Amino acid sequence: MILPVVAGILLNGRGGYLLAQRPPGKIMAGFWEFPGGKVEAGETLRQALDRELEEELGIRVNCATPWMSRQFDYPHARVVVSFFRVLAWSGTPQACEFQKLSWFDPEEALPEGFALLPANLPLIRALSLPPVYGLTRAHELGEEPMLAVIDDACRRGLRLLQVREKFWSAVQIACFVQKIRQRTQPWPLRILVNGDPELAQRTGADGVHLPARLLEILKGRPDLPWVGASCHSRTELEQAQGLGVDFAVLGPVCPTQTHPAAHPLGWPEFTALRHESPLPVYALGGLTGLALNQAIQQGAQGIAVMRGLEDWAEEKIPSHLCGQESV
Ligand SMILES: Nc1nc2c([nH]c(=O)n2[C@H]2C[C@H](O)[C@@H](COP(=O)(O)OP(=O)(O)OP(=O)(O)O)O2)c(=O)[nH]1
Repeated sequence: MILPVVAGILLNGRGGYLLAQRPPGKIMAGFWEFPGGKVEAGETLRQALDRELEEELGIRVNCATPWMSRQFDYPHARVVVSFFRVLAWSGTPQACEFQKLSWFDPEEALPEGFALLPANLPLIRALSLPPVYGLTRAHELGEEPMLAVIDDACRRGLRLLQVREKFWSAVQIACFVQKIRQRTQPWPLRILVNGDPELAQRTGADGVHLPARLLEILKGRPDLPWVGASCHSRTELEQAQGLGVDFAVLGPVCPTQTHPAAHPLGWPEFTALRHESPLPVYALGGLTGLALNQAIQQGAQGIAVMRGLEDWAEEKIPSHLCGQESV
């Protein structure tokens, strides 16, 4: 039997997330978790979330979006935990069940030996992934105009970039990565290079973005700090998961100039596939900043944008996405 559980990740306006320590007397007492608990008979996941967060924290959830779900076998039970990002709530979180509460910064590793419930470990890494993943097209725009677009996007909050210059040599890409680093020095931008892991390593990037064709060829996770993967189907999402990548990009969701012949998935298919995968999934294909809200509502990590990067602006990100401690 699988035990359905919901858990809420409260995100505050400063980018922090809340963890609670399971109190004495509960199974796995002392372990830290996201506030939540078992879904009761007849409840929807969202009803269960609202009830659990009211019981445990004394807050009313005003805005929550589904995120990932993970199945995990504990000695006491097989659970499937549906995680929600809680973006707005009423009241101040309190320890209503004598649990310890603490806010953490997603950019900082948890302390050595920190006892987090094991099903939750991949989520901590996913929490440091931003809502927008930019893709370059310097081969079309030219290097200098592309650098200007990246610079501008960084000013408006871009923190993750894929250098997708498929016809360039390793030397050219390495040079471009270096120029991006110089130009975006004030911001903590992570740069992934599209291609094979060896190429990414040679360019000094922070990671590799694997094209779909490599997913069935590779035997294990490339040895780089960050690994993303392009997926277009359930099979590719499963292959990406098998390799242990950090996140997937799934698309095209809408018609796109980059792949005019590709059949778009549409939002319903995107949502169904994303729901089955335990990975953080970005929506890709014909999207602009305006689609970000919709993507987040569908449980996506965010959106991946190429042409949309030029017109993407932070003011288009709905404010609750950054989290709010509401009244
Ligand atoms: N609440 C919560 N449970 C989690 C998380 N991750 C995870 O693997 N779990 C597991 C641990 C437990 O086996 C199960 C939740 O059961 P629970 O005992 O906390 O449920 P509950 O709050 O309804 O507790 P109770 O009233 O039945 O004692 O889900 C998480 O982040 N939050």
